[in-house]
Amino acid sequence: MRTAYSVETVRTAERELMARLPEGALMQRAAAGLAAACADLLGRVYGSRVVLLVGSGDNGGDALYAGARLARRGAGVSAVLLAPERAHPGGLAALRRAGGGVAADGGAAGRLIERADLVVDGIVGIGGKGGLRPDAESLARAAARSRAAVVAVDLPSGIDADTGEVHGAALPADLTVTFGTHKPGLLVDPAREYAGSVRLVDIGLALPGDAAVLEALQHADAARLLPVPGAESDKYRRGVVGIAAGSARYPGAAVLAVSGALRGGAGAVRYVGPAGDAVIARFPETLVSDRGPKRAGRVQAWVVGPGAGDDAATVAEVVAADVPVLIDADGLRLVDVGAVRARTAPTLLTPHAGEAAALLGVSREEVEAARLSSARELAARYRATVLLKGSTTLVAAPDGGPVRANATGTSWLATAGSGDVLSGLAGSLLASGLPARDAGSVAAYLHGLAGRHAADGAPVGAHDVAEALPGVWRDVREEGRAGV
Ligand SMILES: NC(=O)C1=CN([C@@H]2O[C@H](COP(=O)(O)OP(=O)(O)OC[C@H]3O[C@@H](n4cnc5c(N)ncnc54)[C@H](OP(=O)(O)O)[C@@H]3O)[C@@H](O)[C@H]2O)[C@@H](O)CC1
Ligand SMILES: Nc1ncnc2c1ncn2[C@@H]1O[C@H](COP(=O)(O)OP(=O)(O)O)[C@@H](O)[C@H]1O
Ligand SMILES: [K+]
Repeated sequence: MRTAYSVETVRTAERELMARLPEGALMQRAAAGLAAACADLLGRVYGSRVVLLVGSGDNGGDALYAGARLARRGAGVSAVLLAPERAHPGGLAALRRAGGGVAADGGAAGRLIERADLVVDGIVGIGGKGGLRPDAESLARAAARSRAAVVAVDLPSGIDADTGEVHGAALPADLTVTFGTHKPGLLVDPAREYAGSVRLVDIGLALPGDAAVLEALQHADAARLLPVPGAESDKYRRGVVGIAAGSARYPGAAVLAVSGALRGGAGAVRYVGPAGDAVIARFPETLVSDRGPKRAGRVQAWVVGPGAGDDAATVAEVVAADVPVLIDADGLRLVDVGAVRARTAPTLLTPHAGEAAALLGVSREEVEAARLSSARELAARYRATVLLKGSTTLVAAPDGGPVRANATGTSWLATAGSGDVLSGLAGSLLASGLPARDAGSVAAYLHGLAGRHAADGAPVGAHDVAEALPGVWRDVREEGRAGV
């Protein structure tokens, strides 16, 4: 599991560790990890041209000490100091001793950046507030124009470490070298996009497990959660998932939700609604009923909403059931918030940003700019687990606890019906007994990987994603066991 901690928790752990170490030791650990990552990226350090963008805090100190290490290995290293009188004195002295220089003025800085192989962004780290200031912004623009690779120190400068929000300008990186732990902003869009790939350097921080604010599953975590039938299993013990979806206008949504549900671990899929013929034609193994959710027979979890049109009565009937319920798409528009809050069995809501915006009474852009707080706010309002879809999918539970972030997906998943496959898959995992947070996050994890495998760089339809699920499930189990 990758975990992310708030700046406040990082600061506390940092203070405790610093009290036990000689002065400066922590920054040396950070700088050593940073220099090693830069060297790996450069391939050949000797003769390379490196520019350090140095702010007035310790983030700049890390950059200066790492620059000194690269200079000792033969790189030509120049520092651009944003506030020369406040630049880290020890770091600056180390750089000078190692043969590094300092840009004389803005013009020189621009020319250095233009010719650089590598720009190290040490403008600001966890001490940052708001977007970049104008002087930093012009350096960021120069770095973006140059062909140099950009390595961010701890965080891309300008992003909000705790929320993943970006208020103003920020400097996009190819690689972010972060210290001690991930920060939430590295795992949540829009900030995540600025980070490029992320390398975590262990500097010995001791972080309390229960204080994590964000988690991201990895193969081993997903593998542990995947339901696997035992010798004594039968189809009912594995769980039956009910799908109340589709309409005369949108029969395909029913077919796609069933396609996800059949690949999600439940022993049987029951379909209720007007698209029974279309479902049976494609998936003859589905148990089809036209008698409404209440009289369809027992299920261990329901999915309601994909392609449901205006069928509010079915949504209300499903929400009244005393089993876990996943509400998606039209169901989110039709459902009564009071009825959801009154439920005692788990509820999982799966909106995309537009649907979440409608539920919160804000614009889509506002949700996209503040994904973490939007997911948490919705979870609190509906007293339900919320899976907010998008480039990073977030799963927030109503009782607080770490939000799960998923980044296995690909933008090829932005194709009609792929959300229906996800809802069937997550519903199936709910039926097999996973708690809502696990069902949602494992479903997003597998669905994202299936999107990647199916697309492999080319457009795909939602049914391709569903068909890729068994292969992905297999890979996750095998690689998870192998500790990948
Ligand atoms: N935690 C750990 O365990 C370890 C932490 N380490 C490192 O320390 C870093 C934190 O250092 P830090 O506390 O000195 O703050 P930092 O990020 O350099 O920023 C403060 C300065 O930035 C300025 N500034 C603010 N906002 C700005 C903006 N938008 N745009 C431009 N400038 C802005 C602000 O200026 P002021 O507001 O005072 O004018 C202030 O001077 C951390 O990220 C990691 O790299 C490692 O060395 C070892 C282990
Ligand atoms: N840019 C993107 N990157 C990664 N995944 C995406 C992106 N855009 C959409 N997705 C994923 O694709 C699916 C789309 O679901 P949804 O918006 O409900 O579509 P539909 O209603 O057509 O089924 C979600 O799982 C979402 O997370
Ligand atoms: K930085």
